[in-house]
Amino acid sequence: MRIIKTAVKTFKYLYGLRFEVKGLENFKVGSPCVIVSNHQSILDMMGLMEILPDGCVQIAKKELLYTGSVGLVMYLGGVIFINRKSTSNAKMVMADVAKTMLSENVMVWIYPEGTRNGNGDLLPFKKGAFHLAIQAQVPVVPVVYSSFSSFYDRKKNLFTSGKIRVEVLEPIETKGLTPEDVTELTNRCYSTMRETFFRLSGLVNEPNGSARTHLQ
Ligand SMILES: CCCCCCCCCCCCCCCC(=O)SCCNC(=O)CCNC(=O)[C@H](O)C(C)(C)COP(=O)(O)OP(=O)(O)OC[C@H]1O[C@@H](n2cnc3c(N)ncnc32)[C@H](O)[C@@H]1OP(=O)(O)O
Ligand SMILES: CCCCCCCC/C=C\CCCCCCCC(=O)OC[C@@H](O)COP(=O)(O)O
Repeated sequence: MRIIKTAVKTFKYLYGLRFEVKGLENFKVGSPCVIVSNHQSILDMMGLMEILPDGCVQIAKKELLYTGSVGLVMYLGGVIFINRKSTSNAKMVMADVAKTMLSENVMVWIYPEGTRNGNGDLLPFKKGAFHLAIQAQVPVVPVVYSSFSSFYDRKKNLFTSGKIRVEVLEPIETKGLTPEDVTELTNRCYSTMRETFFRLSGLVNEPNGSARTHLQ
């Protein structure tokens, strides 16, 4: 993954992107943890590599394993593949991950929205990352990337250079939590990350839940 990280980090120069990072010290939990971040596009791979701590594996949809050499590189990089369409299968894989992360002292990076989302807001979170953290009794470390919409429009495939703000938030402890606490933990993480997303993106969080830029 170190090799991948170096390779992928160079893309930011190609795309004229700059990252402004805050809170890296929050990764120093001194033990395994589950890192959760918002997911906007393939460009997130650069954001991921920009701050990826050592000893951290990612959870990816298994379709990516069959994408030729990239799939092979991901496999060699230690990426864990899940079948999003089969909850029972995904649960089994994640239960194994809970054991492995403790025995091998690794962190796990998951995109709880479960899919790319360029709509300038966060999708409701899936619960797998939070079940995993509670099963392993390890902290959840939220990471938020500001909206790409100021420089990247997927529909028009428009791309200009830009700055991406990244913030690693305080770890959320799960010691003593049980599966009954998953929904509360998910919601707590969701609201903290959504608030941070709006702040970093210069968006106003409208009372009815929609978001608009200060400029409008
Ligand atoms: C130069 C070349 C370089 C090349 C190389 C570079 C890149 C090298 C880095 C690669 C990086 C890749 C990055 C890709 C990133 C993606 O591929 S993103 C898409 C894949 N990731 C995900 O989907 C993760 C998020 N999804 C989840 O965690 C979901 O919870 C799951 C586990 C998939 C299940 O999904 P679901 O069933 O659709 O939804 P969900 O509502 O969460 O669960 C349904 C029910 O099951 C329960 N449940 C869920 N999980 C569990 C569980 N583990 N235990 C018990 N119950 C559970 C829930 O509580 C819920 O029950 P209720 O509480 O409603 O009663
Ligand atoms: C503008 C496009 C090119 C930008 C290139 C930036 C650097 C990328 C470096 C290597 C490219 C290979 C990375 C393969 C991993 C792809 C991760 C990804 O974004 O998959 C989609 C998945 O999460 C969710 O799938 P859906 O949104 O549900 O379908």
